[in-house]
Amino acid sequence: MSQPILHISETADATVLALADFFVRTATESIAETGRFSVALSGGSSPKKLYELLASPDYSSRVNWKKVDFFFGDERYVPADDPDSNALMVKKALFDPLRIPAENIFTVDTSLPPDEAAEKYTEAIRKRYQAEQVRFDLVLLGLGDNSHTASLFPHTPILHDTSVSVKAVFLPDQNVYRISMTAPLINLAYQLAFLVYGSGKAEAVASVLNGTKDIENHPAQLIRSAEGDVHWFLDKSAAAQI
Ligand SMILES: O=C(O)[C@H](O)[C@@H](O)[C@H](O)[C@H](O)COP(=O)(O)O
Repeated sequence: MSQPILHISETADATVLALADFFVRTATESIAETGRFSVALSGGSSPKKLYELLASPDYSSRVNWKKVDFFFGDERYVPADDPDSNALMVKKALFDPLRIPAENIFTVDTSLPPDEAAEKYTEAIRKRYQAEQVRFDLVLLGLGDNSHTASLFPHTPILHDTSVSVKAVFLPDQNVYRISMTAPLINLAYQLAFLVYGSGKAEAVASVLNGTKDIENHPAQLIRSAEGDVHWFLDKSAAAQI
């Protein structure tokens, strides 16, 4: 099992730049090798800067975007036009500016009931790659201050789900559903990259990377690559306790 690879930068912007370079390198290598690049994007607020940077003139010409398939590691169970939608955030920050063709964007259909939305998304992933055990070239991940990643939240049944799939996750304290890839599906990826910055995440980073094994309270400990590497792109504030 590989050790996490830490990329610690002075500032959040420098961390985003480092991950953007890593993204371009990984995409270019994958497209050269297989003709495609499959990436599962993370949501929330941290990666917005990354997506905007990738869509900027400095980066947009460095990837053959027509060869990229975009998926989502998780999605909020909200309408597609809801401000909380991860897909809407990425549409505005990345897909629209780069004019990514709709056929290369795979979003969760949140107009369906939660379990059906998860099932249909699992099917869409398997159909795209004609495989049950799909190995993404890259999965991008964030980290909540409660050590969740994707929608693998503390004390939720999905933490013990051994299927390589996408599942609906009910969050009782927020009374909302999320749709999330399971840890086994995330872990099949060739490359995994966390983007975490800000002092508010320092405790969670330390618990996940150096704390005692406790997946119920620190679900991001579940993330370990089967064969690839787990990269942590951190700023100094988020890395302050490691
Ligand atoms: O849908 C989501 O919100 C994300 O997938 C989630 O796992 C996120 O990465 C963390 O909650 C960190 O979110 P911030 O970057 O907003 O702190």
